[in-house]
Amino acid sequence: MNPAKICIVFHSGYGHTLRMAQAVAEGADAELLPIDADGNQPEGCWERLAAADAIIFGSPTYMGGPSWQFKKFADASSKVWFTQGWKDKLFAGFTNSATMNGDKLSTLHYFFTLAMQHSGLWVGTGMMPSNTKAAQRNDLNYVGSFSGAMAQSPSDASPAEMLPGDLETARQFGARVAQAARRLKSA
Ligand SMILES: Cc1cc2nc3c(=O)[nH]c(=O)nc-3n(C[C@H](O)[C@H](O)[C@H](O)COP(=O)(O)O)c2cc1C
Repeated sequence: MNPAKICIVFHSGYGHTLRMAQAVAEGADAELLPIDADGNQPEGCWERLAAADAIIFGSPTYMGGPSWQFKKFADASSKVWFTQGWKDKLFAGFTNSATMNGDKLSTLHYFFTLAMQHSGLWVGTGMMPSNTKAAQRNDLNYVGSFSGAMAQSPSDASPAEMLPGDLETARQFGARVAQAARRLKSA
């Protein structure tokens, strides 16, 4: 059993980031807290986040940043910020977009800044990129991110067509956050 509580708070417009969130959750043994199309959180979300040892943020990259629905959640978290209620929790983030680059790093940087405003501790992928001549698209961390997990889904691909390598990268990223949370909890 995982003694650390991990929550994934994320938005997905069309289901791709949802699949990624499910892969991260599988690796982290985490609870999914989906933000809906109106930018609202599920019942009990704030209580669950308050009790979490680690919070993982997720959003598609839309126009070079997180979706407005995620930003609505982030702005609402200012209430927690006033009391620094999430201080010293672990934070991490993931994103998915259509283009290989697509400015995904801007989304991860936004998540990082949000985590820092909450005085958290950031966990990256800790995964070497697959970037040799022999590299294959389904290798682990083919998209090549240290800051957080990235996936790329072609604009005409359904969520069911998301690449297994990106989903496995997301799963292993989740496992790393869980391992870090366990270590911190037992320290
Ligand atoms: C409003 C909007 C803006 C987008 N902006 C970007 C972008 O900046 N970079 C990119 O690579 N893809 C962009 N895309 C493509 C999405 O990131 C991609 O379709 C992604 O898989 C959607 O994830 P979702 O199914 O979880 O909503 C955009 C899509 C939409 C609808």
